[in-house]
Amino acid sequence: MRPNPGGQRPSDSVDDHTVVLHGVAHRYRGRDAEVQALASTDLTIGGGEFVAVVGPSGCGKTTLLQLLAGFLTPTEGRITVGGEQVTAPSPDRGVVFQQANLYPWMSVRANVELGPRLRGVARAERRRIADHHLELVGLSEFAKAAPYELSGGMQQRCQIARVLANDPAIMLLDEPFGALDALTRDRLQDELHRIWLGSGKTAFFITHSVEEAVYLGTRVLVMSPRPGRIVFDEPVPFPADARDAALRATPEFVAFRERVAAKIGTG
Ligand SMILES: Nc1ncnc2c1ncn2[C@@H]1O[C@H](COP(=O)(O)OP(=O)(O)OP(=O)(O)O)[C@@H](O)[C@H]1O
Repeated sequence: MRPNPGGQRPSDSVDDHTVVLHGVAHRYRGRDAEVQALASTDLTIGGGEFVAVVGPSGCGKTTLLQLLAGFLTPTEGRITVGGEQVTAPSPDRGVVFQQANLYPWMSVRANVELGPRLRGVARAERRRIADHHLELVGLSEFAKAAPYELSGGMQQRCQIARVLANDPAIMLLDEPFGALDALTRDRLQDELHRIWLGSGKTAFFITHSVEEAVYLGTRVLVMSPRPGRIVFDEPVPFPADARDAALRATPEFVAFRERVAAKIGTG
């Protein structure tokens, strides 16, 4: 798959990783009442897009991600990837959580090797895969370290390497940088962008930060609560390969960011 700078798929392209939500809704059954976490939603995400999702707390962002991951089954509608219905989690849809959740008794390298190991990849090959991805996220020197020896940002890098080691076509990221300090967060945004740009993978990225959504996304969705629904869905009006610190100060960036921010809490 190739990077997709405009966030739009050419109309004649056929790829195997198009995600389609067909009238997908989700309702949780609470102790006393039901919660309509996601209203009936139709959505198509083309292979290679970077879809950034923002919205206030409780608007259904995580619910939507968990449905895409196959952790939850929609109470209405269905989700397909490349025409195949999602019925369970798959290594082809890698999930990056806000907390790294690395196995503390395993080294950094062993954590990254885990997916290939579980898939039965031979020892030398899985070592090669792990070392390649540790290098990609700048952690080569820490391959033998224990997770607790890493900073929060390094643990997130390790988690990203662990997901990438499964070579998922789709990365689902649930506020991966939400717990990091501002400097580390900026650095990891640039690293994630570089990795995504070179991979052609689809990214579905949840954040509370409008700035982060506009900086990373090729397309931004805004969700609104009660019931959770998409109230804004637009391509980001600058090329995917022109994301750097200078972009953040341009009038185009600021204007789009303000338009997205204005949508939050409306609808
Ligand atoms: N397991 C559950 N049981 C019952 N209700 C739930 C459950 N999980 C989420 N909800 C409710 O569904 C709605 C959407 O929650 P969700 O976690 O998807 O929102 P969110 O946009 O990801 O929020 P945040 O930004 O705070 O993480 C909320 O009203 C929440 O209380």
